[in-house]
Amino acid sequence: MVCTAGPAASGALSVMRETLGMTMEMFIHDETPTDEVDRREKVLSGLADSVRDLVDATIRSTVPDDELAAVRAEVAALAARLRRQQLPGPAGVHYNSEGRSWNWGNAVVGLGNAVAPPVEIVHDAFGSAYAEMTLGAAYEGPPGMVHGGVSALMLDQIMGETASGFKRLTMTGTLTLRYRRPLPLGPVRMDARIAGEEGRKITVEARIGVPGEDTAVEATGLFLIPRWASVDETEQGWSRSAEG
Ligand SMILES: CCCCCCCC/C=C\CCCCCCCC(=O)SCCNC(=O)CCNC(=O)[C@H](O)C(C)(C)COP(=O)(O)OP(=O)(O)OC[C@H]1O[C@@H](n2cnc3c(N)ncnc32)[C@H](O)[C@@H]1OP(=O)(O)O
Repeated sequence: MVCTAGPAASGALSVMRETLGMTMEMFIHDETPTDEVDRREKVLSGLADSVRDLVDATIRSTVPDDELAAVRAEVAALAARLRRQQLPGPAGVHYNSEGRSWNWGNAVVGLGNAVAPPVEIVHDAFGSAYAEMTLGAAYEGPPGMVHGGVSALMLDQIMGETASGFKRLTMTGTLTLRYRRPLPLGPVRMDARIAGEEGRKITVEARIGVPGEDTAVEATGLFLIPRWASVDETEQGWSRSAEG
């Protein structure tokens, strides 16, 4: 199941706009029809996949210096082509009235972001979520191991989505991590669940590790519904839709 934002969020969104100005303008009500969004997403994510491969190939390449320089010139020419038409700023979070949302620039799940693995997070109806992905050479910290900040980044995303449930806006207040053992680069799995709720405070617990092996990093987070976003839940309409 993939979570998406629904149309009735506009009331809450206008609260955000009034409160945070430009920052929350990043939640964009965008009436691009879903089929057009799907088509664009497919093409853009294909390009991002190739750029991701380019990042990995760059890190690991051992070709001679003159070949590196030649590739650099070609890559610069490609970037110039993409810059012929650009957004004025980051990609933001978009949603349409059909309940489709897209956040192609997100650092963890953004399908248009070659810096993101990207992670596909699967949510259940009971406040739990998991994700399986492969973290390659671009995410290295200690030799051959996942960077501790990358683990924190991945966990923050799955925990934030779990706290939000796509029905309310939550922000990370406090994130506590215990690095129990090094996490090798390669296939990893994350799990998260809501451990408690009290007013605007949602506690989430999560872990990341090699699939089927002991936890490498465990996390507890306090996620807050900001005072300014704390509106009547019945006015909120961020919904989930099954997309496979
Ligand atoms: C409506 C529908 C819309 C739905 C939209 C859904 C979209 C979903 C999409 C996708 C899911 C999300 C996926 C994203 C994942 C990534 C998450 C991130 O990386 S978030 C970026 C990093 N975090 C920040 O930048 C926060 C910066 N801090 C703040 O903005 C504020 O400090 C905030 C909101 C955290 C708190 O501000 P206050 O004004 O609401 O808080 P006060 O009213 O003062 O406190 C309330 C209670 O909370 C405690 N508190 C406040 N801040 C705390 C903190 N940082 N840690 C622990 N406790 C804190 C206080 O002591 C107080 O507790 P007492 O009621 O007295 O017991």
